Amino acid sequence: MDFEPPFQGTCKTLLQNPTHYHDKPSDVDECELPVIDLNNLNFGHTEREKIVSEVAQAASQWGFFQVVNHGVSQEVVNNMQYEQKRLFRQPFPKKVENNLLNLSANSYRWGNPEATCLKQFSWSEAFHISTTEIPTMRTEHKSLRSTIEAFVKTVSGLARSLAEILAQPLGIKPVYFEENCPARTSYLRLNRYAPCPFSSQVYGLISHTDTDFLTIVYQDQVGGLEIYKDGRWLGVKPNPEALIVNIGDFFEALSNGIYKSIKHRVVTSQKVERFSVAYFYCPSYDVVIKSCGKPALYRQFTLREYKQQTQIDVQEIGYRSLAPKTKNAIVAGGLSAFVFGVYFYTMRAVGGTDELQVAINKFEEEKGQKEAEASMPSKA
Ligand SMILES: O=C(O)CCC(=O)C(=O)O
Ligand SMILES: [Fe+2]
Repeated sequence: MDFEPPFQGTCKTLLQNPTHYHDKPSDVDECELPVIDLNNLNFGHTEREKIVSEVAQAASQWGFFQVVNHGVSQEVVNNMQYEQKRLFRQPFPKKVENNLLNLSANSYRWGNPEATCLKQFSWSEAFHISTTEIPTMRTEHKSLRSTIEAFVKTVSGLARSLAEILAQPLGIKPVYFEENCPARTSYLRLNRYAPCPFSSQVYGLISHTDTDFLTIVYQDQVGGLEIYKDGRWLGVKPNPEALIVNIGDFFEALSNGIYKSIKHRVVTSQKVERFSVAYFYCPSYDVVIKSCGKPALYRQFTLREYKQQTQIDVQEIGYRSLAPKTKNAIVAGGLSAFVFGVYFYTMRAVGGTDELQVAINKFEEEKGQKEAEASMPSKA
């Protein structure tokens, strides 16, 4: 099929070398992410506070959650799926030429041709579309552009509302996002995961965290997204009515580690192709991200510095690290968890010393995991 990128060739070369063989663990348990109903968001103070509490709790315990009654209509989502499918059916040589949609260089990506072993290879293709590029996108089918416009219009509003909700328990002013995340800095990624004959050995998308404040994903009903929680991988059960939200690295740093930017990946299927759309809510390049708690667990940084550091880290240490932590990381983690525990205590009458101890244990465990899993390179 001339629309398929040359995945096979690349993978066969990697498979021929036994030292590059990577045994992918099979059969993970499925989980249902916390589902948060946004319907009552504008129905008064008490209703809103309940949603704030649910969102903050999911962001700190899971780093991932689902939202329903999110305001993105089923029609927009269906159109998006239809147009996306059509776009990826364009011949591969046309997709690699960036003038198919008149996007900037490197907007269309597939696999990672530089991979030296299977665990670095992603059996998928994607279009990265900066929101600034949408008005000038060339498309013979105007419906693709108008569909993307409609999707971004509602999803960007949703991203901002969620960021403001997440900011509230941290004491961060809601205008923070209006001031630091102008519409032009976010982007959309259209993903396609092709059926993969080596599905037991190759991921659709290798393990990574997202470089943004938060990501909103619409996935089709095929499944394949997995998240790393409490030391194991869990499959995310698709929910046709929900959008998936995950915390990115910048919210983890801004929240001083309270919200978790957790690793996730996509597994491949032998027979079925899968589509997803991800909206990445990002700050401007030079906004300084400072942890809101004291002592700060993360040194301050900008997106520009973060991207530069990422490249250096991947070259030098083989993986991406979220800004180095201070020496007092564990104590500070406990303190932040305590402050947050108090918030939940007042909001939901839970918390206390057990919760604090659990939070500290979890923090220590995750710190250990991050260090132990230092060998997995991540995509930016
Ligand atoms: O396809 C998915 O479900 C997740 C995509 C993702 O993690 C990403 O694009 O960063
Ligand atoms: Fe991601």
